[in-house]
Amino acid sequence: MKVPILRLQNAGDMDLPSYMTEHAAGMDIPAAEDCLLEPGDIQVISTGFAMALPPELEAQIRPRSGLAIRHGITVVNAPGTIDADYRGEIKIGLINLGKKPWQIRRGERIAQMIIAPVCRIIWEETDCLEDTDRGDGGFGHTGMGGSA
Ligand SMILES: O=c1ccn([C@H]2C[C@H](O)[C@@H](COP(=O)(O)OP(=O)(O)OP(=O)(O)O)O2)c(=O)[nH]1
Ligand SMILES: [Mg+2]
Repeated sequence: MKVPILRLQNAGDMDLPSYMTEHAAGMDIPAAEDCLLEPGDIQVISTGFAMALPPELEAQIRPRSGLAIRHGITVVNAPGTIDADYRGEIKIGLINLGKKPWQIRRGERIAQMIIAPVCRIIWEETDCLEDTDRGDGGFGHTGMGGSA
């Protein structure tokens, strides 16, 4: 499926978000600006592009595992939600959960974007809900062990 993408002024000749392997689920997104993330910092980083998703799709901004697990650099609102009707610049909210400052350079791939289907519903208000085995048990209700 083709999706219109707009390169903004700050993107110049930067690479567009792209799939890095044949069956990658996410497109890696490069930063359009340098940014220094001190430990504990949250920064919103430009990507230099905007897009027009069709109404039946959303985009999710997720961390890159290597950055997150090795260095504590992760997406603070993961997964970030890009609505189909959003036409502004896609921005990436990063947080440094590590112990060292982390320098991001323009062009470095800082997060990934997954395109996903959207299901919208219509509420049907009711006085009672259909019974299930679980009922209202949650938050560890099924225990921690195996099935035995
Ligand atoms: O990581 C993100 C998350 C969101 N957005 C943009 C696209 C999205 O459509 C819009 C609103 O995001 P969201 O609904 O998550 O934020 P909100 O705090 O509810 O803002 P709003 O009141 O504008 O919906 O911000 C980004 O660029 N990056
Ligand atoms: Mg919102």
